[in-house]
Amino acid sequence: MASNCSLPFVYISGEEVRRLVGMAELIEEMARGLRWVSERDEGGVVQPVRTVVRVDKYCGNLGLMPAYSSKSDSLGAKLVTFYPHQIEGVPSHQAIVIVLDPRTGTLQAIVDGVEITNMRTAAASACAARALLQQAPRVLCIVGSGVQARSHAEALRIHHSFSEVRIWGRSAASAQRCADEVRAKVSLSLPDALRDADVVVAVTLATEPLIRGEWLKTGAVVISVGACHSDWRELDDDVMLNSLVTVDSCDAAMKESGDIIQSGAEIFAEIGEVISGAKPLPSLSDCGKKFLMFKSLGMAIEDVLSGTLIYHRFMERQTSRQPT
Ligand SMILES: NC(=O)C1=CN([C@@H]2O[C@H](COP(=O)(O)OP(=O)(O)OC[C@H]3O[C@@H](n4cnc5c(N)ncnc54)[C@H](O)[C@@H]3O)[C@@H](O)[C@H]2O)C=CC1
Ligand SMILES: O=C(O)C1=NCCCC1
Repeated sequence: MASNCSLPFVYISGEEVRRLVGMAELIEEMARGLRWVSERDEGGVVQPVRTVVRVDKYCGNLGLMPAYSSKSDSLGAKLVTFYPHQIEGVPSHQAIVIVLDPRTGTLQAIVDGVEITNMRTAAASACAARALLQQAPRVLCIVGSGVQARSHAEALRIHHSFSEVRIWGRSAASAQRCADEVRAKVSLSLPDALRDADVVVAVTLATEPLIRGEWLKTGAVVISVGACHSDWRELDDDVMLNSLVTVDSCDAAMKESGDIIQSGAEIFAEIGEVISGAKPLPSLSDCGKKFLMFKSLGMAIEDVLSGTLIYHRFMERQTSRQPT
């Protein structure tokens, strides 16, 4: 059992997470999770809205995210810290995911949660983009140049072949590094980056509106991943009020999304309802909107399904390596 064979549980590092699971399969796992969440009791997901402990002295936050899925028989929790005022060399988001045996409650694994968070968030966004896009997209614009920018560039290319991927970041140097890594172009001005983009991914730590509706193309699909706090904004009211809004969880959105709460935008559906077909998308002209939006807050079930899949893969590999 790796290096910790005396422990009754295993530790799975971020590097191993990457080796054990691919983005494409995680996209399908997230699609199942999003659907189950929106099926309510029938979907068999139990997850309270995240509890956030504020660490005001250091401008930090600790999120507690437990969940159970009866359909995949997965039980566990994520502990995640997010410290928006970044310190050089310290990741703004750090996490662990614990995997428990649902039959006994026994701890089976502690998995690096940073890599899971990066991958599962982008995988959920890719599911949403697939469900919301009405035609093949040409231009992807990623606003932000941190770790989620990188994982989103990977995930969104799995089902769509963009002819152009643009990155905008507050710091031109960091945007350039990110663009080089993900084979994209840097845009130095945000309005230029957004011009004619078919898919816009917002992955910043902004706390004030950054993206304006006037800069977006009619019909754009906006995936908003940042601003996961009732006081924070990433999008202006023009974007919010002119969007057909979908969310990962209505309960979470009404508690945590500053963009939804402060703009008073109405939620059309949970993305799981769109994926399952329970809520078909109306045409934008029929609903009087200009944009389609997915507001992602991040759900515990995404971490627990990912952690469980990774744990099972890890154990299969261990077993196949045992001498017979
Ligand atoms: N919905 C979800 O499931 C999840 C959401 N998130 C959120 O996604 C966002 C991005 O996270 P990471 O990439 O992990 O963070 P990161 O720290 O790696 O990158 C943050 C990026 O935001 C930029 N930024 C910071 N303040 C800004 C401002 N005022 N205006 C414009 N850009 C600004 C930074 O320069 C950097 O490029 C954060 O808001 C984070 O809380 C993170 C994980 C899961
Ligand atoms: O789901 C998560 O994980 C997070 N969501 C919002 C910001 C912190 C991490």
